[in-house]
Amino acid sequence: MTQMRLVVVGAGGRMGRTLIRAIIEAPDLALAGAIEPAGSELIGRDAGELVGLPALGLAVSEDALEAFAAAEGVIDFTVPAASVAFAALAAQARIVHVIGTTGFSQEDEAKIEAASRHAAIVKSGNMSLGVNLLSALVKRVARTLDEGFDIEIVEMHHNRKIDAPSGTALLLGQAAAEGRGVSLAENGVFERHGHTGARKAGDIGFATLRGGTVVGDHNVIFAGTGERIELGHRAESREIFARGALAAARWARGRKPELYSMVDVLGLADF
Ligand SMILES: NC(=O)C1=CN([C@@H]2O[C@H](COP(=O)(O)OP(=O)(O)OC[C@H]3O[C@@H](n4cnc5c(N)ncnc54)[C@H](OP(=O)(O)O)[C@@H]3O)[C@@H](O)[C@H]2O)C=CC1
Ligand SMILES: O=C(O)C1=N[C@H](C(=O)O)C[C@H](O)C1
Repeated sequence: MTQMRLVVVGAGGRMGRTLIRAIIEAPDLALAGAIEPAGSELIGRDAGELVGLPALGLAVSEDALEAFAAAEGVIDFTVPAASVAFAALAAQARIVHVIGTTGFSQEDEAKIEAASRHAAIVKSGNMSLGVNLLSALVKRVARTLDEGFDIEIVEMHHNRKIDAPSGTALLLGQAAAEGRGVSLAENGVFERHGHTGARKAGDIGFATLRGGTVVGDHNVIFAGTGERIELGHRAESREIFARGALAAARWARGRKPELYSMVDVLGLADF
């Protein structure tokens, strides 16, 4: 098979740089574009040199449309407004769109769903194998335990993160709610401050920590009477997310337009 030509949007970001390096190192993939927003000081820089590798002869550009027209897929770890716009462009170009961005509103989600009528989109709040396996475990445990076990989700990330709770925490909360057969929208508790009163049975609580350079820690706690089960994941490097995103692009190549998740990519639906 020919190399899959991929564009990285948000090329200068923490994930963008990790992805560019991973694509350059993958023999079955080729970097077809590296996009940054108009006005970025990175426009015009060589994409290889940007990530500390030899020059590639491919300049960072602001022209996503031109790059998408010459590619089979786009890998997108940016910000919600940009990802929604890229979804429309990727749908126009009929190319695979892998979305790792987090922090979407319901309105954003609806726009991405609409774009998936024209292009295969793989979207997940966490692209790593470990977290997706963890989410399957959380769903299974939540199915077994009743409301006698309180579910709390604790996450910690680096001090540059701009959304809370993390996309992963929400994904794990959704898995817990599905396992228990309830709605996360109705049972999620995202803030506690002051005189909160006692915890309500059935709540699914979230706690957010931010600091330093933590790549991403998640713990799901099932707290019962006299015992506690904790399921957790520690991301030690962003390469695990890049690996998952590139696996998603390969998997989506040639698939029919639809909104897919990493559960589909990893074959975890029947876990
Ligand atoms: N699903 C997963 O597995 C993972 C998801 N994430 C998520 O990915 C996102 C990015 O994370 P991270 O890399 O740490 O963040 P960064 O802030 O380091 O990177 C974001 C990049 O997107 C760029 N960007 C913003 N707007 C546009 C635009 N309109 N066009 C092109 N580029 C744009 C930014 O450019 P500039 O700085 O010039 O504005 C920046 O380079 C977050 O939502 C994060 O939560 C992160 C890791 C794993
Ligand atoms: O912003 C990050 O860094 C991360 N974001 C994702 C999230 O919101 O869960 C995934 C990962 O934990 C790193």
